[in-house]
Amino acid sequence: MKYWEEQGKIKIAAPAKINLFLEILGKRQDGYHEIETVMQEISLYDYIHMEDRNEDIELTCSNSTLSVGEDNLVLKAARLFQRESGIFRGVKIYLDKRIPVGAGLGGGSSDAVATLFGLNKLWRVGYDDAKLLSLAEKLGSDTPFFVLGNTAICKGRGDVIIPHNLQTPYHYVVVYPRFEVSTATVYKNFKFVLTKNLKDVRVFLQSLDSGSPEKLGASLHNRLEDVVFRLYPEIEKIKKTLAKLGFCGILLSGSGSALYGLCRGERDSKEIEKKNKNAWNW
Ligand SMILES: C[C@](O)(CO)[C@H](O)COP(=O)(O)OP(=O)(O)OC[C@H]1O[C@@H](n2ccc(N)nc2=O)[C@H](O)[C@@H]1O
Ligand SMILES: Nc1ncnc2c1ncn2[C@@H]1O[C@H](COP(=O)(O)OP(=O)(O)OP(=O)(O)O)[C@@H](O)[C@H]1O
Repeated sequence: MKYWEEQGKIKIAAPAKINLFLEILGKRQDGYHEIETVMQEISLYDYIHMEDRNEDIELTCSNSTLSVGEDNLVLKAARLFQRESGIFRGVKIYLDKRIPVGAGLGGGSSDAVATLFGLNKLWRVGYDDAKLLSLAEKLGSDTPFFVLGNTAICKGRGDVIIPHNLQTPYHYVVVYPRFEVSTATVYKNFKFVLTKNLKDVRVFLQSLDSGSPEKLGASLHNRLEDVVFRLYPEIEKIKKTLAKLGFCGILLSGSGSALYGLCRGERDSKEIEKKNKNAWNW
C-alpha cells in the first residue's frame, strides 16, 4: 500500500478493487460459497490518516452516513491489531471516504487492511505480509486480497490469494448507481445449479494476459450478475445504457452495485468519463 509517514503520523491510500472474473463452484459447510475470482486493484482510493497518541482509539469520517462505531471495519481492524500485538496505545484516525459504499468495490475491506498496515508502521511492530494476511483473514473474505493488492486469483471463500503478474495495465470507467447492495443478501439469493457450465479461470487468464482490451472484454465474467439484476433491475438498465458507449466490455463488480466499463485505452476512458459524467444520476 502507498503511504506517507512523518513524526508520529501516517497517511495510507486504501485502493478499491474490481472483479474481472467471478465463478461460484459450490456452497460450503460453513455457509460461505466456494469461489474463483480475479481481483484487480484500481486507482480509486480512500485515505486513512492516523496520529499516534496515548488515549483510546478515535475514528472520524468524511462520510457522515457511515457509522464510526465498533461496526466500522477500521475500528474492528484497529482493535484486532491491539489485541494481537499487545500494544494498547491509542490512535486518532480520520477516514477520507472516496470509494462508494456497498458497491462491490471492496472499500471497507481495503480500509481494514490499510488500518492494520498503518498501525504496523506507526507502532513499529514489524509484522510481515504473511502475518498481516493471517490477521486480514479474520476481518472478511475480500480482505486478504488487499494485503498484496495488484492483480490476484482468489480462491476458497476469496481468502486464498495467488498473485498474478499483469504486464499491461487496462483502463476502466466505474459507475456507481448511488445505492448500496448487501453482499450477504446477494449470496443468500444465489441458487447454485451443479449442471451449469462453469467458466474456467485459466481460460480467462489467457485473455487477461493477451494485452488486448477486446479479448479481455469478451471474457469478463461474473456469476453473480444474474441474481443481482433480478434483485435490482435498475442495475441491468444501467448496463444496457452503458452498452451504447463503445466499451469493450461491461461487468458488475463483485456483488454490486457498481458496474465498470473496459476501455480501449486511457484516452478513451477519459473521453467517455468526460462526456457522460453529468448525463445521469449515477
Ligand atoms: C462478492 C465479493 O466482493 C467478491 O470479491 C466477495 O465474495 C465478498 O466478500 P466480503 O464482502 O469480504 O464478504 P464477507 O464480509 O466475508 O461476507 C459477507 C456475506 O457474504 C457471504 N459470502 C461471502 C463470501 C463468500 N465467498 N461466500 C459467501 O456466501 C457470507 O455468508 C456473508 O454473510
Ligand atoms: N470503513 C468502511 N467503509 C465502508 N463500509 C464499511 C466500513 N466499515 C463498515 N462498513 C460496512 O460494510 C458494508 C459494506 O461496505 P463496502 O463498501 O466494503 O461494501 P462492498 O464494496 O460491497 O464490499 P465487498 O466487495 O467486500 O463485498 C457497508 O454497508 C458498511 O455498513
